[in-house]
Amino acid sequence: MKYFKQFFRRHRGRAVLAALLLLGQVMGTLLIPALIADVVDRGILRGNMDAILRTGVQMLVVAVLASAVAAWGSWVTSDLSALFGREMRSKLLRKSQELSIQQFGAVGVSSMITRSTSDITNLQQTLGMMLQMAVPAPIIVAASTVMTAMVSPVMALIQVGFMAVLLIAAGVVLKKSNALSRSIQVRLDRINRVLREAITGARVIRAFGNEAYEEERSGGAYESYADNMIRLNKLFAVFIPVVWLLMGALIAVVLGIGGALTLGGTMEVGQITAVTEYSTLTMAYLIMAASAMTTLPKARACLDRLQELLDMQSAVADTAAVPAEPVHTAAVVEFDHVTFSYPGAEEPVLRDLSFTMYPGQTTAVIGSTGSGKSTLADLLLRLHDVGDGRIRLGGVDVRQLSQTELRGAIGCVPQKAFLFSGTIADNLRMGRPDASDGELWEALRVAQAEDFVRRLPQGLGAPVSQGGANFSGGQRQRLSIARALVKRADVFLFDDSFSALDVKTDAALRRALRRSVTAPAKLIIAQRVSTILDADQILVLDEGRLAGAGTHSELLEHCPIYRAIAESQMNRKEA
Ligand SMILES: Nc1ncnc2c1ncn2[C@@H]1O[C@H](COP(=O)(O)OP(=O)(O)OP(=O)(O)O)[C@@H](O)[C@H]1O
Repeated sequence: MKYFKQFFRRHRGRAVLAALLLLGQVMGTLLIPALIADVVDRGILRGNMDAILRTGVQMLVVAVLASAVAAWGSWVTSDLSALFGREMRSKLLRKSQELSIQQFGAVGVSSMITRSTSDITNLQQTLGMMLQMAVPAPIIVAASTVMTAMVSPVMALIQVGFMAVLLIAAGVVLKKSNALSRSIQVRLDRINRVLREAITGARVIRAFGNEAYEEERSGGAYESYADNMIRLNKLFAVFIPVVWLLMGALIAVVLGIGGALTLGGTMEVGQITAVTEYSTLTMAYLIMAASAMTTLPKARACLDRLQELLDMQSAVADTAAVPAEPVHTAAVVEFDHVTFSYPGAEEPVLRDLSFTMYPGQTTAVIGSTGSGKSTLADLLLRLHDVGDGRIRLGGVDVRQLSQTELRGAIGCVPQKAFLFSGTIADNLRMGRPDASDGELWEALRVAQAEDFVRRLPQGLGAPVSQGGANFSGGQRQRLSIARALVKRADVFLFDDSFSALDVKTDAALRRALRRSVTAPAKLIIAQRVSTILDADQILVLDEGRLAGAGTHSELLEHCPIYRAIAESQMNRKEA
């Protein structure tokens, strides 16, 4: 609930206005039955035309004012609930950027999407319904009961009796629907997950002829969601007619007893009309409140899921401590006896790893698959924190730098080249929004992407579809390299970024990099020896340990693992 409290505290002015408008609407609603009683008893029954006209005009004014206030109130409450949705979505997006990669993975992309869409939409709708339907209900019910009691205490008691039955029935339904609502949101997560996989993996599914299995899997997810929804709807299918039955019965009782009291001379006809109106109002508002309340269990489940995410403390947080004194060094990056294990893993992925990178130098990392190369890159970006040892950037422990400062100094080309929907220029300017067109073309030239971008009719303005799906794997990689180069960085990190390039383009790109990117340090993670032949130092990783370090020729001579990798690639070429 704290997010609701914080929201209303922040938007106190609008909340007070909404409350005042609701009060105005309630007062208007309550005045009408009293005026009806007046027009019947003093006007119609006594044949007093003046009274009929006067009260009629009063009724018209009250009705018009109450409707105008109700419309304004509706607008303010809808605005408030839309604002709540927008703020929650921004909070969630910010949190998803703060969480460590592992925490993000634990929540899951599908659940993240359900939370930002369906969960927040549910909360938004519930907030709107509660403000418009549930909040006025207690005032209307209390005032109607008091007004009825003033006319006839017996009638008021009957009303209270019916209300009690309605509230008990609503309580039972709410309790039962609580658990169901929770499980419905979890099932929605599952549908999202299955659908996402079926859509993003459509090519693989078709290639393996797996359509039938996927259909069965998604069918299962839909069925289990539908089962729970049907059970929930059955509950309301019983509840709603019960409510109407109670309403009808109350009016019948009011008319019956009211008729008897009128015949006995203790009640006037107009008063029966007023009591009937108050009873109808009471029950109608209780029904509206109950239907708003029926959305509460689902909203509660949604709120819990959002709160769970928003309250998560990022495993990689900026430190509040005073930055430690930097070590004076010419090195750009230093790995100092770094050891790292993934949570729950028995063995460290990287052990006692030390190396230094200097400005203008190229450091390459090679090793078998799973040897820890990408983990090393993630540690430099501080996507995880080291277990033992330390990593320094410009002599400062990366944990003492803000994440923005740290990542601002690194131009990164991730293993999976991902582009965002928009234009080529939008993508290239991600790291430096003020880069000129000339600088974008220069980055494209170094990344060997200039030719194909120039051939596109819209050039830098050419559209990029989601994930960069309208470009080939090699084109995506080159655009993602250009995107990193546009950024002014102290270190460039290429995580297996040349693998989709043919050998000729790979060589041309490295030549251009050597010539044009001279000051920053470069860290190249590679699979192919040919990619790293001319690196200033090559690190050979073997099961997370440094098995060798040196230039290509030094390693060929002294490092059996490197020699084996080089020979296996040479043999493959000759074969
Ligand atoms: N998020 C994770 N949680 C747990 N273990 C992980 C995680 N990411 C990687 N690993 C494990 O850490 C080890 C090293 O993975 P890493 O991705 O760093 O290897 P790599 O050398 O880059 O491999 P490749 O060349 O195939 O990309 C692997 O055994 C992998 O299973």
